[in-house]
Amino acid sequence: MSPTPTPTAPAPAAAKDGALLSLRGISKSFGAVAALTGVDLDVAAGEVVALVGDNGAGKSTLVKVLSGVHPADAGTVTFQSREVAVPSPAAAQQLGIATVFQDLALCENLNVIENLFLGRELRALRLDEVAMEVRSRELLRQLSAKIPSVEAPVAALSGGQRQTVAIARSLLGDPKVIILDEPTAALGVAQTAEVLNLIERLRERGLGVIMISHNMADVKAVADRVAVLRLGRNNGVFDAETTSAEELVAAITGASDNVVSRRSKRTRPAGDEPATEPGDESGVESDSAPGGPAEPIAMTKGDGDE
Ligand SMILES: Nc1ncnc2c1ncn2[C@@H]1O[C@H](COP(=O)(O)OP(=O)(O)OP(=O)(O)O)[C@@H](O)[C@H]1O
Repeated sequence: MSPTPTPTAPAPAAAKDGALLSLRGISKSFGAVAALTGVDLDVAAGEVVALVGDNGAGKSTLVKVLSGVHPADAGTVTFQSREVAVPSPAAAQQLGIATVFQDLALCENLNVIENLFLGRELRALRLDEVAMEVRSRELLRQLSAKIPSVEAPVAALSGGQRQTVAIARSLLGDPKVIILDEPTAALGVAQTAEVLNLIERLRERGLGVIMISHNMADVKAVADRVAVLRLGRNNGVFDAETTSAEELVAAITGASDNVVSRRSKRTRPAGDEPATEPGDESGVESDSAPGGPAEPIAMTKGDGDE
């Protein structure tokens, strides 16, 4: 049974009809740690979905399942209305799911064109250099990318420009879905704006974008919907425009479901204990402190409704 929403928690937004990519019931454990438990996620074409959650919530694991790095223990992935398997990174690429990890995997000493086509020129047994340059300029222009010179070594580029090159490179495989792992982490204000602008361009191109972020301002600026993970489970999907940053933080930290989860603990039948969850062992979660949870300060809606 899904938890009763508290008065402060906004109503979960419905998934868009005709999702390009749908995950249902994805679970993944590492030994005794349940990194993901029954996670659902949808992204539509031309939609930016932010994936947020505290450290250890399971964001990276979910992205790795989607990008073929980790096999899921359970659950289904439906892509373009077809249930698919994603057994390897190559399979993800072939399907049209591209991932730009935080480690952008760029070669510092190579220039922008060379980085864009890295690997591809070998497969194609040397693409025409002129064609590569033309394609690079065209792609970067379409993305309104502010790269001073395609002949500049990547070592000379700013963090935002590097992110742009990494994203542009993933687009050469013509993906339908692109996953960005904290694309604005460690960027300054202007560079962040550049990357957020680039994400807008991806949406305009009709891509489904999944963006992991810890920055609520960035999430609010660019996302259509925000999927919250907490302790490896879904903790709501919210409309980015109408949900405040405070409400999102409350869903991330569990503050918005404290009343419900605390009451659930009191009313949970004996023996019906939850499995070990990520974060439980670390003691970082405020409502799982030793000595048991504090009593709720106020219980309004839902108080006594069971
Ligand atoms: N390869 C692994 N082996 C064992 N445990 C793992 C592995 N990868 C992740 N975990 C555990 O799974 C849980 C979820 O981790 P994950 O990295 O997916 O969280 P996250 O939301 O991406 O966190 P962060 O924001 O810190 O990157 C954590 O408890 C983590 O320790």
